[in-house]
Amino acid sequence: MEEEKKSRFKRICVFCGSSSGKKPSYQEAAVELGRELVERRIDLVYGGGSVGLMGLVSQAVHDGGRHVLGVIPRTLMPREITGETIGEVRAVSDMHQRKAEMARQADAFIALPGGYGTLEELLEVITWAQLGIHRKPVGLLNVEGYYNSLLSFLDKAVDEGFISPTARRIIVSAPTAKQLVRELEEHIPEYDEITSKLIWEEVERLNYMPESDVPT
Ligand SMILES: CC(C)=CCNc1ncnc2c1ncn2[C@@H]1O[C@H](COP(=O)(O)O)[C@@H](O)[C@H]1O
Repeated sequence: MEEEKKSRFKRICVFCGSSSGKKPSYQEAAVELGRELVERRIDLVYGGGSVGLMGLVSQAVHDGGRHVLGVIPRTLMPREITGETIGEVRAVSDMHQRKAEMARQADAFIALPGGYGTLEELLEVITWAQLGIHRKPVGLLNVEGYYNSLLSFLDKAVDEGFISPTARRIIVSAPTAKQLVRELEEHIPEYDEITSKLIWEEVERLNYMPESDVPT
């Protein structure tokens, strides 16, 4: 039997498609990520529900015996919208609260393939990292190059002077769940001097705590 791996993360937030995508590799990657979290004894926080890749990753973590926390706005709660929920479900009043709560609960973030919702969630936690609101690693699971064009765009934004090289390095990307989680475990976030001096009072207003007890 393979020795159980330890992790510096207690709980990871996964952003992913509410659709399953056309290629089986997207669905396989969601299940593989769920199993990797289980192997490392990491719990899951996600957007709740069982539609698309959200359902596959949450089911895999739940089946492996780890805790699953779904954070879902009340409006999306009816079963015909979101599907059957598993694990612990936390109802919140709106999409903003959902993102703040998911971020508060997690020690790191991973985005699987997805659409507008996934991109929005991913870009928000990257923006928050850039502004020093949190110091939690952000990973992109680039399944079969799904995110290549996004990564090229970000490189262009660096070349054109809109994203700093330091901020570009906020995203850790890898083609498999195993590689990605390993890289996130080893990742040491960088900060520029200005952001580390900012005090985010509105962070508290949003009930979002920047501090994590994860050792870096
Ligand atoms: C009305 C409707 C289309 C509902 C589909 N059912 C959904 N149930 C729960 N969360 C969702 C749903 N659709 C989008 N989301 C949110 O948007 C993200 C995925 O959006 P997308 O499929 O990448 O763009 C998820 O992480 C989740 O936070």
